[in-house]
Amino acid sequence: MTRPSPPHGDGLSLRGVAKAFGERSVLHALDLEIPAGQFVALIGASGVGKSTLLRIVAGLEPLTSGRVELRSRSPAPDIRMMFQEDRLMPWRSVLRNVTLGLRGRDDDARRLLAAVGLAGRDNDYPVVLSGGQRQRVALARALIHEPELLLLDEPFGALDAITRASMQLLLEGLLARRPRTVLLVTHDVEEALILADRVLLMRDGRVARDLSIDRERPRHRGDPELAALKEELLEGLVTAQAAQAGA
Ligand SMILES: Nc1ncnc2c1ncn2[C@@H]1O[C@H](COP(=O)(O)OP(=O)(O)OP(=O)(O)O)[C@@H](O)[C@H]1O
Repeated sequence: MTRPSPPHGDGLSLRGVAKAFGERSVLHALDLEIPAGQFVALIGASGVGKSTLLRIVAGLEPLTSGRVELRSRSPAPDIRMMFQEDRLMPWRSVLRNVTLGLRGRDDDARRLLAAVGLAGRDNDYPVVLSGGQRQRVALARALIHEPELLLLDEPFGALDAITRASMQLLLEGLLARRPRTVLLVTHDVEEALILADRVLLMRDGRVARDLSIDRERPRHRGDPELAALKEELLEGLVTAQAAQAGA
């Protein structure tokens, strides 16, 4: 399965992005070009600044210096973020969580709920859903806005391995039909290699490795080339984690 062209979504450009929390400098003059439609995975030791970077791109965190630019064809580009926790509103039904802030989009919401495997669950409340089902609702809630840029912060991190694999398949299928620019933070190197066009390893507040993953989709976990890349990235992560711990 290859992605259809031309790519959808918007390109993202980061120039000299730096961020400090008080005395603690987290990101150091980070430069990054992400072309429209590219799926980028961000990995790195705990505390290296992955979530901070995503929050900066989302406009949730101010920069200390530098520039973030979304090169958009739309006058009001939409950026959506998805987190490890679903952040659903427990007092709203599944359908009303997806249509939050929108009017007259019930049919679109139902179509999306069907696409994420939740047909017929519109009137259920989040409390009766499993963790994986709740993340499916969260994904539908993000996608209904047709975001130019999708920011995913460990979205499947709290799920068991089987549910996580099925969510990865689901995301891959949805993006094959409608490609978008995606920035995914993950601790799961395999997830990065299965999903992304490009994997960035962050270290010391910068991008230390920038790997293009030129493998056909769907990808297979047993692919020896991916297994070799996994080894290489895990080694890089362990070194980075040790450096981070000593920082
Ligand atoms: N609001 C804040 N105030 C002060 N320090 C912060 C704040 N947010 C993050 N930090 C610090 O910035 C650094 C990077 O945090 P961030 O959450 O971006 O790391 P991360 O790479 O996403 O980590 P993890 O993989 O553990 O989620 C950490 O040292 C963290 O303590």
